[in-house]
Amino acid sequence: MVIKPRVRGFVCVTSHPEGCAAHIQQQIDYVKSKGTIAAGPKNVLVIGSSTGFGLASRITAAFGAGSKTIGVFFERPSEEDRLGTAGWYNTIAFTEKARAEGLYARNFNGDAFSDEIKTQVIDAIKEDLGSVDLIVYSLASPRRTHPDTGAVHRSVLKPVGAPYSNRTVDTDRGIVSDITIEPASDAEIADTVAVMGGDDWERWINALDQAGVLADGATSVAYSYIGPEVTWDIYKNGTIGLAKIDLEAACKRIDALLKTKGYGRALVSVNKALVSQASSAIPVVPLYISILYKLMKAKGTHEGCIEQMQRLFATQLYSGEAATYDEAGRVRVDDWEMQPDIQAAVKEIWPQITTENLEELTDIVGYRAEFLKMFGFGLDGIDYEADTEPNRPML
Ligand SMILES: NC(=O)c1ccc[n+]([C@@H]2O[C@H](COP(=O)([O-])OP(=O)(O)OC[C@H]3O[C@@H](n4cnc5c(N)ncnc54)[C@H](O)[C@@H]3O)[C@@H](O)[C@H]2O)c1
Repeated sequence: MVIKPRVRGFVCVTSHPEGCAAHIQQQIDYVKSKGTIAAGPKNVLVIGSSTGFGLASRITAAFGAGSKTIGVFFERPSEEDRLGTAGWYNTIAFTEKARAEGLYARNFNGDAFSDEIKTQVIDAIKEDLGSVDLIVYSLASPRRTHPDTGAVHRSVLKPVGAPYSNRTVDTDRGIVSDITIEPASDAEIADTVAVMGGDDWERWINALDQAGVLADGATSVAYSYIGPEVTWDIYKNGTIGLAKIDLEAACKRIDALLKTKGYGRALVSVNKALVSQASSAIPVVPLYISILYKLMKAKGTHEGCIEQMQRLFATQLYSGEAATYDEAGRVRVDDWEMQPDIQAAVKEIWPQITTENLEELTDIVGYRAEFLKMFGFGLDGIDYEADTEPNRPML
């Protein structure tokens, strides 16, 4: 099959196995170029390991610290003449490359919110590793089937309390327009918190604890975002922001639990705004990211998922020294994004953006390239005219 990108709104419905493998290799090469993380974790569980920050965390742990990794993800498998999702191919490529270097890697494709997957993963830890000393929680999901009630909660990206109007961009067509988003109902807020809040993270840690597979001194980390005022109504103060407040509250309880186990710790890392399958679905944010990328590239401070996660592990989680926390007890690797000169420039450019000057004032071209790369397109050295086998078995 010759595989070409087919973009539908904010998703690309095709993905390229060799391209995804090349993308994985680029990330591995980057992590290796930064040297060994000597005090790194040994046995790592990554929940949400197939794309974005979770994938970058898994690559950093494996190729930066020689960690054994278990990955949990929810991807569409490939079939005869039918493509799998990018995360499917990413995981196959990661696993091949990890095992080629003698690194343990085991995968679970299924619903991380379910009790069933938790049990399967715990059994695997017991069988193969004994315990885990790092648990990365990096799920981004539009829905959750509650394991106790069977209710399906759907997350929404909406403001809270009042409608929100701002400029947004159709990243595929390059059209800038104004949108107004009506505020979420109380039920929508509760549903979003149920999906993207901290309940499931806490359930994972409690299940691991009760099974006796948390190593002494274990660390657990989850990811959050704050961003600039221009996005607050839709992000920080919106439904997703309320879910992140719930995540931070869970973090405090998980931290207290882990502290009783050989001085472990739980933390929330606030990461940079990045092109990901999750962020491309948020209104307004892709326009902000396009401006941000232009400014940060010009300043030489631009990072992608892998640079962010390598920096998080090497300078905060496993530097051999205490992590640096902000006033709310969070680790910040969004620090370069939030630098005052960058944010002042965003503020100045924001009201000037139109469809006509989009390419000149923003890095929409870089945004699109980054977006396609997530699906394995636009990678050097890949022949996109060549026939390729879509059906690849999970390893
Ligand atoms: N992208 C950003 O700009 C940004 C910035 C800061 C923080 N974050 C946070 O980082 C975290 C990860 O986001 P991302 O952008 O890397 O997302 P992503 O969409 O790239 O990755 C989500 C992962 O979750 C997995 N997943 C989704 N539902 C699942 C389920 N039911 N069971 C098992 N696995 C499931 C997917 O397979 C994938 O591995 C989120 O908490 C997000 O809020 C993102």
